Amino acid sequence: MGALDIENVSLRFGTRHSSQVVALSNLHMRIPDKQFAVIVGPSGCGKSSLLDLVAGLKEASSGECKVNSKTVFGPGRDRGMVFQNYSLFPWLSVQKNVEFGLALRNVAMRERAERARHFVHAVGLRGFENAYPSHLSGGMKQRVAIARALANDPEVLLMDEPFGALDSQTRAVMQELLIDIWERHQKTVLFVTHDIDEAIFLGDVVYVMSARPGRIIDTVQVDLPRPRQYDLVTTQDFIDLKRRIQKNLHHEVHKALAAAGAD
Ligand SMILES: Nc1ncnc2c1ncn2[C@@H]1O[C@H](COP(=O)(O)OP(=O)(O)OP(=O)(O)O)[C@@H](O)[C@H]1O
Repeated sequence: MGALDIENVSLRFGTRHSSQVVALSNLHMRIPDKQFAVIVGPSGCGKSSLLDLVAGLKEASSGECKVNSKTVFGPGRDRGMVFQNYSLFPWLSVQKNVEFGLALRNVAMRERAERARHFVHAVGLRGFENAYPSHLSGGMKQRVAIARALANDPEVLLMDEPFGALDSQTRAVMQELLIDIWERHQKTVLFVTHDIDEAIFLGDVVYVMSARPGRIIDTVQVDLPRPRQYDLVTTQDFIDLKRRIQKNLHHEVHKALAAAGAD
């Protein structure tokens, strides 16, 4: 089970005496168990901050995040995080990177080796168990990061622009891989992206955020059939969803740019 509740969450940076940045304002979201939810929004609207709050890496100024009705007070193994910059340990092999969280939890050596190997294979890296991150391409590093998150068997997977640094071909392959893994492992996913095609292709629902302070201004249900193939992007239903998201987002990006100019 991995239902996620974000209840009236606000996040301010700075003290009362210095100038404050209001990153998020009274944000409310309910993501049911096993849903693939995607967030799009203009740069600086608070998307990463929201993921950090759910991950327990930041503390809300007011409101709370809950996983299965339990309030988040810090990081926990019920949530796994995948970042754009991979954040692998360069001194550890692929296998040891994936085993890392299991070792921290004192999972027996043989079990963690088997579990890590299973997920290394699941992300298509069979044969690379002993390679080091510096010898891997960006797409391969991100596969390791996904395997590492899954090996801990989290209930919720938090993904912050995980494919943002990849070229478009690798990105498409990674999207298909992620969908395949998600269909097999049935996790709740909260995924942040700038790419509207990616958002619609992956998501059950796409939340569009406003310019800072971030709020949800549109909730777009993506009722496109699964499993999804890449030719979906040329269908009228896909194009209609894209047009709706683009229209809202375009307006917010202009607002964000105007605010940045005024800062
Ligand atoms: N530690 C901090 N102190 C002050 N302001 C901060 C801090 N961290 C983030 N901010 C501000 O809060 C806002 C939200 O930042 P966040 O990184 O969450 O946005 P984002 O939507 O993920 O941006 P991007 O899409 O560019 O990655 C931004 O305006 C940012 O400048």
